[in-house]
Amino acid sequence: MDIAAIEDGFPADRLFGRGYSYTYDDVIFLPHYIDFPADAVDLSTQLSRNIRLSVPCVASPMDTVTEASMAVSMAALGGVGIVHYNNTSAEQATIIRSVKSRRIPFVTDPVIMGPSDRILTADEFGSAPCVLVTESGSAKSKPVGVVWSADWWNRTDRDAPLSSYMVGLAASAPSSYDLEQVAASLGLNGGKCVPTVSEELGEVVDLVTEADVERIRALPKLGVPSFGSDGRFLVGAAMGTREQDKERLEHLVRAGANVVILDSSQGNSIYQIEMIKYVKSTYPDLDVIGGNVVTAYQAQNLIQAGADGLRVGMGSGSICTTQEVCAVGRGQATAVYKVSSIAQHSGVPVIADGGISNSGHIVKALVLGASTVMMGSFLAGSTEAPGVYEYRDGRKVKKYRGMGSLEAMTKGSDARYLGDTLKLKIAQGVVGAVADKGSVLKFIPYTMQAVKQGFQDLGASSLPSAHSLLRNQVLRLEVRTGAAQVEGGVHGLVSYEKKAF
Ligand SMILES: NC(=O)C1=CN([C@@H]2O[C@H](COP(=O)(O)OP(=O)(O)OC[C@H]3O[C@@H](n4cnc5c(N)ncnc54)[C@H](O)[C@@H]3O)[C@@H](O)[C@H]2O)C=CC1
Ligand SMILES: O=c1[nH]c(=O)c2[nH+]cn([C@@H]3O[C@H](COP(=O)(O)O)[C@@H](O)[C@H]3O)c2[nH]1
Ligand SMILES: [K+]
Repeated sequence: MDIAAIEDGFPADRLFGRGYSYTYDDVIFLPHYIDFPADAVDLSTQLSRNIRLSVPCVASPMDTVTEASMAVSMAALGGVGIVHYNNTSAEQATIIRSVKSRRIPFVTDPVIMGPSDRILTADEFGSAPCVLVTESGSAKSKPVGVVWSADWWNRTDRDAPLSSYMVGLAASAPSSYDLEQVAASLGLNGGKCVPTVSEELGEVVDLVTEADVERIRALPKLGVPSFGSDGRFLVGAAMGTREQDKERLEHLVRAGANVVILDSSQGNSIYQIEMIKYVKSTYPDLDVIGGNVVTAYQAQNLIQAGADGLRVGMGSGSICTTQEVCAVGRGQATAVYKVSSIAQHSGVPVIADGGISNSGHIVKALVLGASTVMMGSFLAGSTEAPGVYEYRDGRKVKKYRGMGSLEAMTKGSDARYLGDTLKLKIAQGVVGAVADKGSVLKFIPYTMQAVKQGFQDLGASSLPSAHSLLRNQVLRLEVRTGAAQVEGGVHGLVSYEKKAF
């Protein structure tokens, strides 16, 4: 039947043109027509003009979200991590190099000691099952053995030098090996573990155990990994718009960053426009993503300056207080739709940044025009997020904080705000904690499967297909009243357990 004849719901341009600032929970898509299986949905996408991803997920440049471990796992999944810049440029470059030196989907951070060292307390193992022994006791020398914590516990003379009871290592594997290649090298050392070594950096990178290999093999299939033109894991870096950020940029490029994001709450500034032009004229082959923006006008200015991608969201983040403090921002569904509507004319991909707390939000962001979603809190409680787990009121949590929180600004003041030390600092974010979520290597594939099911309900088999169905007014939306939102959630039960997978 002719779809126009059964007019129902609102096309996006009418819904978002009514003077309301809507966010994801305010709106709901009406289902369309299914003529393909959910597994046929292709979520591959563009991060920026020249960077393709197989999974539309980006880890936010926040110091409680993205360092090497997160960036490696996101790239292995087919997404990307953007390394934060609340550190010195040398520290940020070291993180980028660490990502570039790996090919397995995780970071092991081995405890390394020398042959004459002694282990005096179990704490020295940290959370690792063993200690790696190298000739000089540093990462920059030849691995010679391992000491398993069980062996250490079983000894009567636990303070003996490690050389007297370590298990010798016959071989190591190049850190450019993928997991199956590393797994094959395990046999050379009796099957229990193998160090990986970067020939370029001349140092030990990881210590992979049999248990690591089994853990990864038991995971759902990861996406097609994201690689840069250098053939290494893709990784991005955040930077600012100050004069000293030009020097930072040089460090980042030398370390191998594949894309930079100019990190600001209000990107439509003379500082950012000049920095975009500087980046493009200095490194024409490097994609630069501008933002944040929430209006068509802001977007247009950054596109004209040469931005290869736009980051959208102001005040929508879980830790953000910008709308409260500054009275400026926009509901995230409206912001994503409005900016995407402009950016698509120039072929500039949009990142929907902030406010993602479930797979439904990801579907909404992508269908409303974004090419990727950037997440902070959704990834912050994972094993790959920086920081250690703590217990609060019996719950296992990790710290998560806004980059505009006083605590983050104080930490970064030397590196980021040189010369600003006399100014009054006003927080635009909070410090908090999020619950343990396990590994992103597990929950992102499940989340992507849920997103595919959402796309299937809408009859959209890919992101470009969803965008064109929305633009052509085939996909329809409605605003949900408060009661409809309650109805859309779990309700009326005395108790329940919510387990998605
Ligand atoms: N997405 C969001 O809603 C928000 C995000 N944030 C996050 O907090 C962090 C800090 O954000 P912002 O404070 O917006 O960072 P920012 O670096 O853009 O701005 C800090 C201050 O420096 C000024 N500035 C920047 N470049 C300059 C230059 N070359 N010369 C003189 N002044 C210059 C800006 O105008 C602003 O007053 C970022 O990580 C950002 O992502 C903060 C608030 C909201
Ligand atoms: O107003 C803000 N004050 C802050 O201190 C702050 N820190 C991060 N961000 C932004 O929030 C995004 C992450 O949001 P979610 O946790 O909701 O994913 C991030 O990706 C940022 O865009 C901030 N916004
Ligand atoms: K907020």
